[in-house]
Amino acid sequence: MTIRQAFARFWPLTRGDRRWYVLVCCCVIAAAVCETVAILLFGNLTDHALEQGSLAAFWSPAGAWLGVAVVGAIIGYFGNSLAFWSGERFVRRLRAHVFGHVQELPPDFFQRYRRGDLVERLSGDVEAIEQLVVSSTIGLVSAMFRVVLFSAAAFWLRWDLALLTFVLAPLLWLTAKVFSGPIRRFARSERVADGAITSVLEESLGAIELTQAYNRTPAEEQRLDREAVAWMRASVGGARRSELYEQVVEVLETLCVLGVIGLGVWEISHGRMTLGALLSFAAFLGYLYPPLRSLGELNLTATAATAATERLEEVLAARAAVSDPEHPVELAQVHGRVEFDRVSFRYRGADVLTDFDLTVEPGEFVVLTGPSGIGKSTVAKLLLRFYDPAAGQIRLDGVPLPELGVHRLRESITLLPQQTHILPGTVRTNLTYGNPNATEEEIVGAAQAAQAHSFITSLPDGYDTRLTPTTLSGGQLKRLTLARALLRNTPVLLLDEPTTGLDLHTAHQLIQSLPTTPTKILITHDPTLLQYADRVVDLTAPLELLTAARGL
Ligand SMILES: Nc1ncnc2c1ncn2[C@@H]1O[C@H](COP(=O)(O)OP(=O)(O)OP(=O)(O)O)[C@@H](O)[C@H]1O
Repeated sequence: MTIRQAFARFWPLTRGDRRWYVLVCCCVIAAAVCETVAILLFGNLTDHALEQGSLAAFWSPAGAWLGVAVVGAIIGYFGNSLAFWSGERFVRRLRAHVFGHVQELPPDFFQRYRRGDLVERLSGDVEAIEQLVVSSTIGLVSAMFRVVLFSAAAFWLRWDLALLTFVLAPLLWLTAKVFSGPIRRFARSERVADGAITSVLEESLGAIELTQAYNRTPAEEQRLDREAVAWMRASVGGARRSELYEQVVEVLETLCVLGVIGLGVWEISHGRMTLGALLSFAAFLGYLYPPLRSLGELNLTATAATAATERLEEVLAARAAVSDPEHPVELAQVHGRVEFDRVSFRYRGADVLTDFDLTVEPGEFVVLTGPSGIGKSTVAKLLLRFYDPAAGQIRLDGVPLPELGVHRLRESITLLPQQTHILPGTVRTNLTYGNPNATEEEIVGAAQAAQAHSFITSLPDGYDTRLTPTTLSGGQLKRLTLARALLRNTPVLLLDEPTTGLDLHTAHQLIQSLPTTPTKILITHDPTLLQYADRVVDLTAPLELLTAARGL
């Protein structure tokens, strides 16, 4: 991706903030004008006060210089603060944009990328793009304006010396071009290595008990070190190239400055130039070269940022598996009739469900069984529309799912996933995650139904106890997540292995105390729980093999 393409891709996100960038540029221009005036006053001071040793000629230009410096400082402070603020606003907006997109992606997207790498894309890469889109744009305007202003002043002072100064511009451009290729490659490797390091840290710390129990800590350290070596190689390689670029530019600048001074000395010796004019000219060079140099550096920064753009673009190119209809069917009340009508589904070419039929009536309790990997959890994911089936139709209360809004659908169905997810916060915030407006009575009711109330009340702060990964046992966490699911109080309940990790007695109590009104689909491997179901659907059976389960 070229700088231009990368810029065009993310520039639209600055909409609404561009007036601030214009204001920043105005400040930058005003500050540059102040600097120019200050340099001219410096020349005036040299010629009239310094050379003639006249204190009387000192006060007025000195006062004007001080005034200009104060105005320049105020404008500089305001402009730089505004530039920083608007840059950070862009980062915030871009991160929200990418995060919002990522949140809509289907589960298999998250299996394709390592979590740490995604985290890095949402943090480091987002900031690198800010550099390209906002900071570099402001930097470019600022550098170009300074170059134009200082060059005009330099030409006005002495056009021939100014011309000599400009020999540097094509040399700088050429140098930046030579260096941009390697710097871009190193930047890309560094971003990838950053992602890998975050991934290793996240994976290792996430499985710390396993690592310690299996004596794998040295192996994990080696794994981190391998990524760290790759990162260091890229980072040092990039820094070396940047440093080399800086030093080459420095030598080129010195060459030009010496040329100008030599010519100036020649002119003074022939009485064609005053010392003040030469000093002013040299001061202009001191001001002119930094923006000239920063034009080259901006090119390198932007080139490095394109590596981040490519990584973010990969994420943004991933498409959500499902979308909302333009005019969703409004269901005033959902009764909970679920139908799978000749549904087929495959994950990347591998068939999981073929012509699957299932109808569950409102309030019915169906158990889904079958060997591991047969597709039970996939049925749950299809019902929540994480994916759409390849063929067939799934309906809720007779309405095909694609005709319902995804939000409305997920408001009507609660999934208790196989994995236990605990969020940072207290027991209460965890319980109310799916129903933030639940009353105290409802919270306690759900906890009681999930056999969680008694252990919650024995915690130091009861429902307000802050949860850490070690506050609760595996079985207690399972009951807490079940209470969270029950508290949503939806017409359809999908419970994926809710009793794993529970003792037999608690497991049976839990299933028996499930609310009667919602439609319940329970996925389980536990044959002793089948007796509570109205029907058992075995996914190994060719079509819909329904067994009258009561009394099994
Ligand atoms: N995101 C995915 N990408 C590719 N294949 C997947 C994905 N999710 C599941 N599968 C595959 O689809 C098949 C069905 O998976 P599913 O999780 O539905 O099985 P299951 O019956 O619920 O298994 P278990 O009882 O072990 O939980 C498995 O072979 C699994 O490897």
